[in-house]
Amino acid sequence: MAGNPDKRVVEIYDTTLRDGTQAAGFVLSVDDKLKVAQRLDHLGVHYIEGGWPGSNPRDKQFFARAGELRLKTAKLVAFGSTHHANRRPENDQNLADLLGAGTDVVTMVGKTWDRHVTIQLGVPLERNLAMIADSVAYLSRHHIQVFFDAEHFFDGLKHNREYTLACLKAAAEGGAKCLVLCDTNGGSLPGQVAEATRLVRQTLPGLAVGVHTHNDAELAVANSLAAVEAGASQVQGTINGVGERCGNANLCSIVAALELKMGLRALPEGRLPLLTDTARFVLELANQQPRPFAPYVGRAAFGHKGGLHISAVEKDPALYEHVSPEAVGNDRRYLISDLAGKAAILRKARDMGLDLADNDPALGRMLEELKAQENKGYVYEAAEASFELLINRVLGREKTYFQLMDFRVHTHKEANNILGCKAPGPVSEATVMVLVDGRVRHTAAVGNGPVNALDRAMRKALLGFYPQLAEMQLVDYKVRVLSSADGTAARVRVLIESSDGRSRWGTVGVSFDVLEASWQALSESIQYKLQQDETS
Ligand SMILES: CC(=O)SCCNC(=O)CCNC(=O)[C@H](O)C(C)(C)COP(=O)(O)OP(=O)(O)OC[C@H]1O[C@@H](n2cnc3c(N)ncnc32)[C@H](O)[C@@H]1OP(=O)(O)O
Ligand SMILES: CC(=O)C(=O)O
Repeated sequence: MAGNPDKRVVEIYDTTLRDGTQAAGFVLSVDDKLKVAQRLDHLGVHYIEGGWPGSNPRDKQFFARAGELRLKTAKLVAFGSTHHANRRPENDQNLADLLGAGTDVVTMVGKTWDRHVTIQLGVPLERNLAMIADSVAYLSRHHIQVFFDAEHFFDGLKHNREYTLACLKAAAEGGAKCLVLCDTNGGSLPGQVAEATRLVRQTLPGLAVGVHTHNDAELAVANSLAAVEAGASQVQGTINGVGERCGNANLCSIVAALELKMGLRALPEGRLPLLTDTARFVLELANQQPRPFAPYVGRAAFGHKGGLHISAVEKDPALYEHVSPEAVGNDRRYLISDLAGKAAILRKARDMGLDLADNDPALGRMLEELKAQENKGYVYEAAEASFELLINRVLGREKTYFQLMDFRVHTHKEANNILGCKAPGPVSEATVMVLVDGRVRHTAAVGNGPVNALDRAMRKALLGFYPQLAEMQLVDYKVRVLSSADGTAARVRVLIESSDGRSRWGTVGVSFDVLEASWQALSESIQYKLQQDETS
């Protein structure tokens, strides 16, 4: 790897494709796995654990197709367990499948907690030691580099220290090249992990030590970093921390901490800014919701909302950011709300291209209007387009593209199966009357529900004047009841997101009537689009 040769290198071992797929709801096809492997290689991890070839046809196919990858940085690894207690290495199908995977590196998991040997394997402790040594030796004889995943290492050490260390020695005697200490149940604490890592380094000097932690006590990242501080040279984990139960150690946080806080080298020079894109790519491929609050790579990780924070970050980002968003490929965002102050408004206005002085009196009026609107239930955090329109209103720069004269919406549903007749589902119809340039347009449309009907009737009315509205789509629509104690008389907030294929924007409406709230958000969305097209 390029870069400063003096920096200590920590090997990054990614198991998203194996332990990651042990997470609830995280499923990847063979094609998905190949795509993720490609991205991981591009990010620059050292090892990619592709799966357990002895487990299922999908993982076997992945290794069969791995040649398509042409990896530039990473080495592909196959994963499996020690041979079955009733067999020998030569006639164990799992070991045969590991050889069949054709990788230069194999990670072999073996029991190192006596309780597991007795209860789960149901064999004498000595037999497990032989299974470990013989399995590792068998693969090593086939010129495979073997990493030994010492399952339940930290729990084993607590209960029967001699035996757990004997398991590591058996792996070392078999020829293992790295002893990976696993916090399989995820319950260890950083101090315990550090102490145990030091113990292994003293007991088996000269052998590389790795760490593989789970997040059941929310400590997987801290435990991994503690092991590195105590001398571990390999960290296993997954992108976004997906994995069995509460997940694995999150490599996104680990890689960033190693590089930005510990002065160590985890990725090739210049690759750290690929982190955010990689994290989002993996979630998207697995059809998972992104976690906004994920450290380093989440959308909120560098999103500032408090007025005092925004004011300070404008002067010096380090005042409220522990690292710079650019370092990990993320963006800084300012969220507009009733917690904002003048600095936040000024920043937003300048982003809109407005030339306002720091002490412009309009800033106070904008802030007052913002706080009054939020008090009525409007939120501008996810409705930045509505906030831009608010700024324009306060400055008297608002342009009227159309005026509503009237809208009516009705939904019609007939009873089903009366006298054997099958009635159609509910049908919604909207009529809209708008005034544009002194001309009245009166249109009607049916829709998939009343809001859709209203949206369609409105566009139909306006398209003749503004053909560019044809490229605009409503991409998200959310309704929230604001005062549930009032039952059906409660006020509602509608947030909509629109897109024209080039950009996305959010608008908001609030009313006791869901259609009126929807109208406000829809009309602001159209207003914003027309204004943007005119000024760009
Ligand atoms: C800590 C970890 O995350 S390790 C990885 C865990 N991942 C997975 O389990 C996913 C992939 N697993 C699988 O596809 C299947 O479980 C297989 C193919 C590995 C095994 O399937 P099966 O043979 O049907 O067994 P099953 O799933 O019930 O597992 C229990 C068997 O594995 C044996 N076993 C468990 N751990 C080990 C080990 N480290 N070494 C040898 N044998 C082991 C048990 O003794 C038991 O054998 P028995 O059925 O003869 O009593
Ligand atoms: C090997 C592994 O996945 C574990 O011990 O958690």
